[in-house]
Amino acid sequence: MAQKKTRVVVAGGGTAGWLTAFSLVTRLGNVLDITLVESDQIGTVGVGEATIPTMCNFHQLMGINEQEFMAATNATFKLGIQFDNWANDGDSYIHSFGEIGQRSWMAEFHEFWMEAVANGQQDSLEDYCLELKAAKANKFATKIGNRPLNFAYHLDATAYAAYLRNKSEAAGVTRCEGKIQSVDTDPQSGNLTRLTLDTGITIEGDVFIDCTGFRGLLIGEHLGVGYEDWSHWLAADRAIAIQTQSTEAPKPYTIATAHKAGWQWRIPLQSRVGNGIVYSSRYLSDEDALATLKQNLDGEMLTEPRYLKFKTGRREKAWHKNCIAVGLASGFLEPLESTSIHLVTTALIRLMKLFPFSNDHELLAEQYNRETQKEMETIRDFIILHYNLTKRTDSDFWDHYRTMDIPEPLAHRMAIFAQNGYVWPDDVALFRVDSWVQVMMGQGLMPAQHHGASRMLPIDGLKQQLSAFKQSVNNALGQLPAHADFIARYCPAGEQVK
Ligand SMILES: Cc1cc2nc3c(=O)[nH]c(=O)nc-3n(C[C@H](O)[C@H](O)[C@H](O)COP(=O)(O)OP(=O)(O)OC[C@H]3O[C@@H](n4cnc5c(N)ncnc54)[C@H](O)[C@@H]3O)c2cc1C
Repeated sequence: MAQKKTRVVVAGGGTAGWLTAFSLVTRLGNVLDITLVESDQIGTVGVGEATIPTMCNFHQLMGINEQEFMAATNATFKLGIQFDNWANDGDSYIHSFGEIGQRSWMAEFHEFWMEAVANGQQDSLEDYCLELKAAKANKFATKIGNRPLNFAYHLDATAYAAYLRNKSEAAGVTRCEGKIQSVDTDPQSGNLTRLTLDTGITIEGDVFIDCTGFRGLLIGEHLGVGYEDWSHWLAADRAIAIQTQSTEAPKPYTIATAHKAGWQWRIPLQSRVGNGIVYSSRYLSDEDALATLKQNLDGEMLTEPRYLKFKTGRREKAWHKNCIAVGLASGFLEPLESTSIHLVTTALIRLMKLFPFSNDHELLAEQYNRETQKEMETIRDFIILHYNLTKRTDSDFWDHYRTMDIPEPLAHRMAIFAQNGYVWPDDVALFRVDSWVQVMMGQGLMPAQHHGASRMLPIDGLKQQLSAFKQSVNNALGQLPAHADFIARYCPAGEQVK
C-alpha cells in the first residue's frame, strides 16, 4: 500500500516561498505533497539581489543549471563587496570572496605579510587575492584551469521567484492564489491545521512553512511567537530602492557606499542596476534619504522609489509547533553582507535534514532553533563590525555606532586581533578568516603584533615566497576575460539553455 504523503503548506510566494517549494519538491517530492499560497494583491518585498558564494553550492544541491538560471534572472557574477567611505569619508576596500595568500596551520597569511611589511616590503594584502584583483580589473571566469574562483551572483529577485515558480509547478507543486484570511489550530496540540483564503478555498496541512515576509502571519500573528529586537545594535529600519539604467559594463562586485547617515547599495545586473539606501528613521528623514540616494545614482531612473520598513532581529523560535518560519518571517538583518537569501538556503538545508515526518518533533525543533539562533547571531556580529569600526564623526548616526556597546563575542574577537593579530573562523563556518581580516584591516584595525612563525624563515626567503605568490596571482589574472565578455558567452539574459 502506498504511504500517505506529508502535506506541506507554504504560505507566501516571495524568494523564500518559492525556494522552499522548489527545494522540497526537488529533494523530497516523492514523500511530500506541497501547496503554495500567495497573493498577487500583497506582492513580495521585491528586493534581495546580491548573494554570497553559498548560493552556488545550494543550487548544485538542488540541481539548478547555472547558465539557465543566470540567463533567466538577468544575473551577473559577484566576487565581493566594495565598501566605500566606511572607516572615513574617501576610503575604500573590497571584502572579496577569495582566499588571500596561502595559510599555514599555525599562523595566518596576513601575519607573514605583516612581517615582510615591517621589513620594508611595500605592497598591499589585496595583491595576494585573485578574486579581489579580478573584481578591480572587471574580469571574471568561473575557473582558470582546475582552479575554481569563489563567486556568487547578482540577480533579479522578481525573475528569480518566477523562475523557481515555473520549475516548482512543473515538478508538482500546487499554487493557490488568494489572501490568507483565517488560520485554524487543533485545540489539543496547538498545531496549525488549515488555512482559509479570501476566495473561500481551504487548504489543510501537516506542516506549515511561514514565508509571509516581515509580518510572519502564521508564526507571529497566529502562533504568537515573539521577535527579538536587535535595533539597539543595528539601528537601520528603512530602505528606499530604485532601479536605474546601466551606464557601463556590469562590475563583478556590489558597492556599499556609506553616507552621512546610512549607506547605499549598487548591484549591477545584465540590463540594469539595482540601487537603494538603508538608513535609520531616528537619524534621517525619508525625504533626505531619497535626496541622498538620487544624488548618488549614475543612470536614468527606471522605477519609482520603493519604500521599505523593517526591524532588525530574529523570531524567538523559527520553528514552533508544526510551523517553521523561513525568510523574512524568521528575522531580518540588513543587506550589508547580502546574507538574507543565504539564510533562506541554510534554513532549507536544515529543514530537510530535520524534517518533521511524524508528530514527535520537539527535539528536532529545538535543534533547528538552536542552529538558527547561532547562525543569525554570527551574521549580526559581522555586520555590526563594519559599523563599529568606523572613524566617522560627521553625524549622530556614526557617533552612535562608533561608541555603542557591542556583543561580547565580537568585542573579544576585535580585541585579540588588535593586540595579537589572531583570527579564527566563526562558529557557523560562514565568514572565513579572510573575511574577518579583510573587513578589520580594510577599516583600519591593524594588529599591534603578529605570530612569531613569520620569522622562522630569513626575511629574504619570506619576501621571495610572497613575491612568487603575487606573481602567480598576476599570471592567473592575465588569463581572465572581461566579466561582460564571459557573461555574453556563458549566460546572456533571455537565452534558453538546452
Ligand atoms: C532593503 C532590502 C534589501 C535586501 N537586499 C538583499 C540582498 O541584497 N541580498 C539578500 O540575500 N537579501 C536581501 N534582502 C532580503 C530579501 O529580499 C528577502 O530575504 C527575500 O526576498 C525573501 O523574502 P520573503 O520571501 O521572506 O518575503 P516577501 O518577498 O515579502 O514575500 C512574502 C510573500 O507572502 C505572501 N503573503 C503575505 N501575506 C499573505 C497573506 N495574507 N495571504 C497570502 N499570501 C501572503 C506575499 O504575497 C508574498 O508572496 C533585502 C531585504 C530588504 C528589505
